[in-house]
Amino acid sequence: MIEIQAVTQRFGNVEAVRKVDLSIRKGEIFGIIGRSGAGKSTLVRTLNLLNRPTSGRIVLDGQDLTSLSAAQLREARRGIGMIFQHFNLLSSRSVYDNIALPLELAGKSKAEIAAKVEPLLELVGLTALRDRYPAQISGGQKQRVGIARALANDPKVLLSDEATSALDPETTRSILELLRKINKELGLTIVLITHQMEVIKQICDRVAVMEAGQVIEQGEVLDVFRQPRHEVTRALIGDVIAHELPKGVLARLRERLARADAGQGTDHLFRFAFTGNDVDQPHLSEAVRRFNLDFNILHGQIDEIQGQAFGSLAILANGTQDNINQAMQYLREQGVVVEELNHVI
Ligand SMILES: Nc1ncnc2c1ncn2[C@@H]1O[C@H](COP(=O)(O)OP(=O)(O)OP(=O)(O)O)[C@@H](O)[C@H]1O
Repeated sequence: MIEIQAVTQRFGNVEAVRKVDLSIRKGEIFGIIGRSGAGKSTLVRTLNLLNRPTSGRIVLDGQDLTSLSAAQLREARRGIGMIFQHFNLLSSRSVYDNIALPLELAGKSKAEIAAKVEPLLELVGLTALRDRYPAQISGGQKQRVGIARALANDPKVLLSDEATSALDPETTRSILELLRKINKELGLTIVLITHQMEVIKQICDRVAVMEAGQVIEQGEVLDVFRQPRHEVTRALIGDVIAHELPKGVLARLRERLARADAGQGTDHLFRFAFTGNDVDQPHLSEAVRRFNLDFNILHGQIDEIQGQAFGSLAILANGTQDNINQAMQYLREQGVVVEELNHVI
């Protein structure tokens, strides 16, 4: 439904996006993740031509946006809604009037506007707050206004640029649930950019990882979590674990790993990933027994990603290098995905 074809975006001599090809399917939630400066915002802004790519094409539902006249482009842009990290609401307008704004700009009558805005208020759970002003509502509520406003013109695609980055984890979850609900109920395609794997894990179907302006890895979210191929992806997944470890534990862990790195210890940090039936097998205790290791479990989690159970364990393993290697080989043979995280966390 959206084809990004060989898109390059240059600013002076900075190549913010380099020859990116991506294909986004109708009805999916597609995540684009990367570190700060990777080029995510620039890329997502080319999708509605807020940035006009230096070269390449953006094809939306068969229409090449880069070839449109200014008037045609204005029309095509109505099919693309966008939400932002800092909400971009007008402070002098009420919740209702913020949502009504795109409809006013499109020349709709008062009655048409009411017929559209009332159900949107309902959808995002803000009917009771319709007359409040942005300064009188919370961050999560502001983003709900942003979402309703983005939906006012019945877009085919919703672009989300770090829409939950300014929100606390609880509010983030509720906004992501709302996006999921809109995706399901309206069949709306969502392209979401974030620097947090948590966000990708929670709602995306597929993900592309960006680094230095390029897409370095992409796939189904579950596959990427099970078996990240690129160092940057591993680090972004490692962040999820680091984020959930208590600060003191993380600091001590980093010290131990630094000592091991300097040749003064035998600690290794691993992440094991399991799916489906692997979860009930005693592979870990068998590996510990057979290869005479100590395992210290630091973090464990079972999630549902795309409807499938996905378990991940962070383990500090201690033993001789030979035994560690053999144990990891054994675990891999049992279908466990094993990754060493020493340099990642
Ligand atoms: N208008 C601009 N003029 C010059 N350079 C720019 C412009 N916009 C972005 N860049 C540069 O392009 C690169 C990619 O920036 P971009 O904002 O797309 O990254 P990002 O992955 O979205 O990061 P962040 O999450 O920090 O916004 C950066 O090096 C940035 O400095």
